[in-house]
Amino acid sequence: MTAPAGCICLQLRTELDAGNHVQRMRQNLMRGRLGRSRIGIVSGIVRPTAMAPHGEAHTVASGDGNGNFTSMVAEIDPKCIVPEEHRATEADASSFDDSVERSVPVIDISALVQKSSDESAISRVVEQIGAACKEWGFFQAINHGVPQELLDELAAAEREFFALPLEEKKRVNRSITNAWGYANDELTKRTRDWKECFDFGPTYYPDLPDDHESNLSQDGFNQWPEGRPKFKSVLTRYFDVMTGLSTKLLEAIAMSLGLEADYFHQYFGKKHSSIMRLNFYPICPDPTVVMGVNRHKDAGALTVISQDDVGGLQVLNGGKWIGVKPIKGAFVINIGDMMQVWTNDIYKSPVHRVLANKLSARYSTPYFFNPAYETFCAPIEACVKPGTEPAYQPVSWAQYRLKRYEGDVSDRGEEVQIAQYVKG
Ligand SMILES: O=C(O)CCC(=O)C(=O)O
Ligand SMILES: [Fe+2]
Repeated sequence: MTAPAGCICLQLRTELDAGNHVQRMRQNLMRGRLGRSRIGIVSGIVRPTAMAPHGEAHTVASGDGNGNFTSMVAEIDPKCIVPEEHRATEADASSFDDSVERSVPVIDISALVQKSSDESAISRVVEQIGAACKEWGFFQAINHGVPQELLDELAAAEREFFALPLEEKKRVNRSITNAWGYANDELTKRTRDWKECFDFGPTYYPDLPDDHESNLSQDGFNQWPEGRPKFKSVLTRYFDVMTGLSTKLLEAIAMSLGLEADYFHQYFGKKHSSIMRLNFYPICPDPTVVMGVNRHKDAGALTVISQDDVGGLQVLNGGKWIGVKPIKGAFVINIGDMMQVWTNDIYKSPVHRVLANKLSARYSTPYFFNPAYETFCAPIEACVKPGTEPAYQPVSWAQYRLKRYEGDVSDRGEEVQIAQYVKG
């Protein structure tokens, strides 16, 4: 399916924002289509010997679904080279082993998801979630009720997709005007990630075609690889399960702040703008100079990640990079920038990254639970200390997401960060 000439998002933005800043942003994005800047490489970096002389090619390995690769990575695009001060050192690259003294909390959430009648059991889960959000912004959830068979089906679908020939994946390539689909050139903090990904969002009216106007959001519309109905059905089923689980987690977070459980529901509902992403991190010839995903904070409310057993996801805590150890069947949860704003910094969106790996490819599946695009996020009154000012001005989620996507898809200068919304 081809994207209809980029007009749809413009039209939609016009409706949502009455031709204001966001529309101009979209137009800028479209202008930026003429080619990615090559100026982004910070001087003083060490160039890997494997770099292509022309410095442009990026050969991404394709898997056959069993961890074997149909092509090996031959070159590192200079755009992937992380500035020296943000690379993994030998010490922090090994921080996901058991010798680390502190680790991301693991929380049994069965009482929460089973709607236990034992209120004290629910309170204990809520308390642990609140403490984890405060100290880490991360936790792992076990006994979450999502069947292992669904996780296995998801893992198989993901491996099968990334094993497809590059031309086939490119048929559903995302673009400046449609954020949904395949990409192997995502930027994080102006550095190209060592990964391939596939993104999709909610289909508001599943009986209508994906590109029907009723199914469009500011992100565009879903694109699915042709002739692979199982891929779509497994992913959409998983998406719905993630929406349900995220809603419960958000209820726990609300309760941990002393709010009504359903406090955040008003911002989500049927028109939530969540994103599901399949990530494939190919084997990398030189993980000392590149990252699977460069350091970043997630933009939305919360993220629920399923990861395989390879490891490499790290969170910055107490000035140290700490690995999030893979636990079979567990979900890794982290909060995002909108939660930081709502809670007025009580829960901070954590900086995290994914290491590249020389020996094993890695697969992960984050589900980014995001509010509806009409949402303006502002500090919740109950989270602001009496007699003090809220730390943030209201943030238009639509604009924030759009600006972040601009940074993901093309190098147009500094990516938007939540610190820019601090009241000053
Ligand atoms: O691959 C992972 O475990 C996490 C990826 C991530 O942080 C992201 O896509 O925002
Ligand atoms: Fe992330």
